Amino acid sequence: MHAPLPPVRAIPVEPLMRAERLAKAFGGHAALADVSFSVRAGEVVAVLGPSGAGKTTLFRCLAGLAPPDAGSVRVWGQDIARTAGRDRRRLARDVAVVFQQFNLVGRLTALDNVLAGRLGHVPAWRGWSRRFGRADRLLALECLDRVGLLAKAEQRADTLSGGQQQRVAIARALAQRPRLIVADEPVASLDPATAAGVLDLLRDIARGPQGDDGAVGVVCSLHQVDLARAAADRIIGLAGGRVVADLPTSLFDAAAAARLYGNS
Ligand SMILES: Nc1ncnc2c1ncn2[C@@H]1O[C@H](COP(=O)(O)OP(=O)(O)OP(=O)(O)O)[C@@H](O)[C@H]1O
Repeated sequence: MHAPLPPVRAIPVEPLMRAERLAKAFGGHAALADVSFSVRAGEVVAVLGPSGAGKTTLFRCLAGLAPPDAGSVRVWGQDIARTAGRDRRRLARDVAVVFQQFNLVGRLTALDNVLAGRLGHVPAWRGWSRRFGRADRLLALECLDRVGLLAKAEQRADTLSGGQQQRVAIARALAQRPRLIVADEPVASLDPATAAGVLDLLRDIARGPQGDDGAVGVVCSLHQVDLARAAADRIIGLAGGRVVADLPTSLFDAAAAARLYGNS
């Protein structure tokens, strides 16, 4: 008799997000050239690369904050640079962005910051007047609980530690009920232990279930190989604006890291 196989986590075959032949240049200098890769629901993809590799430029394109000069970013088949109106608003809800510097409103409470994640789901007047309904407030509290900060709901964001602020930012992202979380260097401002905790949280979120429709894909840029190894299912190596490695984390060994950072 064979021993039972260990459970395998099912990752869908169809990508949730696909970047296809992305290119972007600044004043004749190519920051991104021919960048293609995909992220599936339930997957954490880490983008690593030396300074100036094009990571921030790539994340701005993935988040729809800057249009690529060529190529496309498709979320569930829809090109985020070429949608408008209702489709654009739906994509803005589907893709949540987490920034290195958290981008919270310091004078507002943690709860009010998380409620900002509901802005794409409520009529504009509710957003302007910050009059969120009971269901939105409950969801925001649930999201704060999910990141371990329910007890801080009424505390001003600027009185929280860096790690706590990034957790609030992740709770705000979750309140969007996104399908994809795009995080540009989400732990670069945090100490190593706090950074590992935040990445564990992002990995748990990708493992889902989250939202109404199951697992979420996470793509994040990181500076430390060991953090990427601990948190990611797959590692993309970016150098000189090009993808030079796209490997399951188990295959991203010391030699791959040395090649990426130009040490061999
Ligand atoms: N707005 C801009 N104007 C001109 N050049 C830019 C602009 N943004 C990025 N670049 C250039 O594009 C290249 C890639 O920059 P980018 O910030 O994307 O790299 P990065 O991998 O995020 O670097 P780091 O890890 O140091 O943050 C660099 O040569 C940079 O100088």
